[in-house]
Amino acid sequence: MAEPLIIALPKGRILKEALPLLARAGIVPEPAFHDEASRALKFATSHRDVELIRVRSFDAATFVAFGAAALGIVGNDVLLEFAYPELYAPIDLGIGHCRLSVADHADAPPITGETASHLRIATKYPRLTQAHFAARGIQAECIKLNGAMELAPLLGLAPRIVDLVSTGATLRENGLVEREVILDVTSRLVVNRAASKTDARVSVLVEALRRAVGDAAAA
Ligand SMILES: Nc1ncnc2c1ncn2[C@@H]1O[C@H](COP(=O)(O)OP(=O)(O)OP(=O)(O)O)[C@@H](O)[C@H]1O
Ligand SMILES: O=P(O)(O)OC[C@H]1O[C@H](OP(=O)(O)OP(=O)(O)O)[C@H](O)[C@@H]1O
Repeated sequence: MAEPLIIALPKGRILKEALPLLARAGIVPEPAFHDEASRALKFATSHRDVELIRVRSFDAATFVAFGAAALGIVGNDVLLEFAYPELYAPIDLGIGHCRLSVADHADAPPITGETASHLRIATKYPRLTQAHFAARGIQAECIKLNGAMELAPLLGLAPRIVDLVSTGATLRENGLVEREVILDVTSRLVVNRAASKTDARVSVLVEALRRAVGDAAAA
């Protein structure tokens, strides 16, 4: 029997929204997946061809890019930050809605090419940040953080941040204001290009998930 296909799922907030879509495509994880006491990282599912792994969101893209997982679910924030050529993203899953934005203190001066040729920015997304500002002739010096970006302006690490915003509550509670949206974000199904060419089961799964997204939108 062929090896099972691995789907890499991010363990954060996307997971809760992704599971109903997977269930519509006939993929329901074994009970251990929901057992918080379990330290297992790879799980069987109700689909005989599919196993799930639960990893950090940036790592989901890496597992799929290197072919260690055939498919995965990641935000297009992660997809564009890495820009792995081995990945393609055939389906917008319509979950994980947020935006990648520039934020700073309410009293900070506006950012323009005339007033700033160089900015220091704390972010988990240095590539997207640098590309965004380079397009306006501004050099962004990025300090890489992995979370709690909002602390950087409060503690003088960097006057600005580029971070994900959904309700805006995190920015508000930390005295910051959203200035510019760099990217609208949703989660995507990602597929390893080589796996999709060599294993016919991959495109069968992609089509099952495409139908699941359509059914969820119609429900
Ligand atoms: N506030 C939000 N609302 C909706 N979707 C979000 C929000 N924050 C993040 N996302 C989406 O979820 C993905 C994972 O988010 P986030 O990085 O916050 O999760 P995490 O579990 O903290 O990840 P990690 O463990 O890798 O740091 C993001 O790449 C983005 O696509
Ligand atoms: O606009 P809001 O609805 O407040 O959401 C924004 C927050 O959500 C994400 O963080 P997350 O909660 O995933 O934690 P993190 O800081 O560990 O990434 C993001 O990094 C913001 O901090």
